[in-house]
Amino acid sequence: MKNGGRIEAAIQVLDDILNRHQPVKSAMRDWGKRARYAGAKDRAWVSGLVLDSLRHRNSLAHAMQSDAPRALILGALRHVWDWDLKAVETALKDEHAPAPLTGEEREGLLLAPDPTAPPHIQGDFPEWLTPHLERVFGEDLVIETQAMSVRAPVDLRINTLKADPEKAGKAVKTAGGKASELLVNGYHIPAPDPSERETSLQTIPAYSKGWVEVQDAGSQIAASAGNVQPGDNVLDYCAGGGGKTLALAAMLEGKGQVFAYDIDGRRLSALIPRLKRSGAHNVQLCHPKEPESLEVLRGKMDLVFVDAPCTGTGTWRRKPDTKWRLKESALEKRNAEQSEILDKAAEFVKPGGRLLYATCSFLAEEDEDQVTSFLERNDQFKQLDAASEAIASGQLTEAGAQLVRQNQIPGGAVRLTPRKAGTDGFFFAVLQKAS
Ligand SMILES: C[S@@+](CC[C@H](N)C(=O)[O-])C[C@H]1O[C@@H](n2cnc3c(N)ncnc32)[C@H](O)[C@@H]1O
Repeated sequence: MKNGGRIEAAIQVLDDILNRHQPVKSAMRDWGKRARYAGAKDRAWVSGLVLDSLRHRNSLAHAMQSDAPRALILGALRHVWDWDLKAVETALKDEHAPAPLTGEEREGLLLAPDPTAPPHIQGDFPEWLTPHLERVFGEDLVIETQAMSVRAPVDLRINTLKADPEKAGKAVKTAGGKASELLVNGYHIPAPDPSERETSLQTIPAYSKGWVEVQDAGSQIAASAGNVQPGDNVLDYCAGGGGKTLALAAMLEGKGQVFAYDIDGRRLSALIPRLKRSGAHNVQLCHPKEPESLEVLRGKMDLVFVDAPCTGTGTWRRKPDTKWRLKESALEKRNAEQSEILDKAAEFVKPGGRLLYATCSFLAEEDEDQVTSFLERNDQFKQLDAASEAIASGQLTEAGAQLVRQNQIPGGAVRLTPRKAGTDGFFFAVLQKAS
């Protein structure tokens, strides 16, 4: 396809997302069905442009004086992909391209970013979140949120249950990966340039052999703070797709047990093929339809890992549409769930055992506020230094250890952000039950 046709396609897809409230994946799939002539490169180009326009929606709408899909897509070409005006005009002459630029559009494309615009415009987030984000980031609000509007890298965890890190590392290098600066068993593939295709990891043999897992470095660091030792009994209370379950199982080196529970049985079933691929033999699923499988664990766990349901603000780089869908009522709902889950999960911790609370959100209401009110309700628990727990796991490099120390917040929890850590936004706190 020529660029003009791809631009028209991106406008249509963005229209489906913004005006017909379709999720990105299904809007792209529907366009793919209509455009059988489009190849893999065209699809990557179109979805890359759509996602970049969503990442920068407020600042593009401000420059273009319009929030219409056409304005956002044309704005993204100039202001995110760095095309010059001539390149945009040339593409709009292609067959199947949208109409030529209007005078106002030309002006919007020539405007520089506005440093006087309010934070939600410069930092591209919904305005209602301003006081919540100011509370966490203070004067750094704009630079922190701007770092959430860029493309994310791909991080990998070498599965030490199956692979020799050196051999797996060599295989990963063929996909453009380099050793992680933060994690002993991590590899890192930098984000591609705009319009470039992302590396498809599923096609590399090391992936199908189960030697590597795709897992954000922030998520790997949060898992390391569980500081589990071979022989431990671990309950992953919100196991979902199993990212943390698999990381914890690898740390146990086949000794001890991981019990994986989730209120959503379908999510738990999706973990079965991942478990097979990973070679983890000491993971047991506690299905919500068989509550007795969970009941017997009460008061017996060395570690209960709560990777709580949250607003997911920490993943905005990967799912930019979610930031525009987030409503205040969803934050309130998540907060109520988080308190309830923490109280329930705590009952499974043995005397002297630990409870790890993690979210992929940087909102204080979901993070330190939850920990503070849990500790007020449960006086047998005290907060540990989460950075020390992560370091003691042996999973972090020296730079990773320094990073968690630098990102500790008062009380002992750790908050990682794309700006400070180059990871997704993650929060984790470790609480210990009195013996
Ligand atoms: C952040 S996701 C977990 C991600 C997962 N740990 C991973 O690393 O891939 C949160 C999970 O909590 C589950 N959940 C929500 N409410 C729950 C509850 N009351 N009890 C247990 N799990 C719950 C959701 O179904 C969801 O799978």
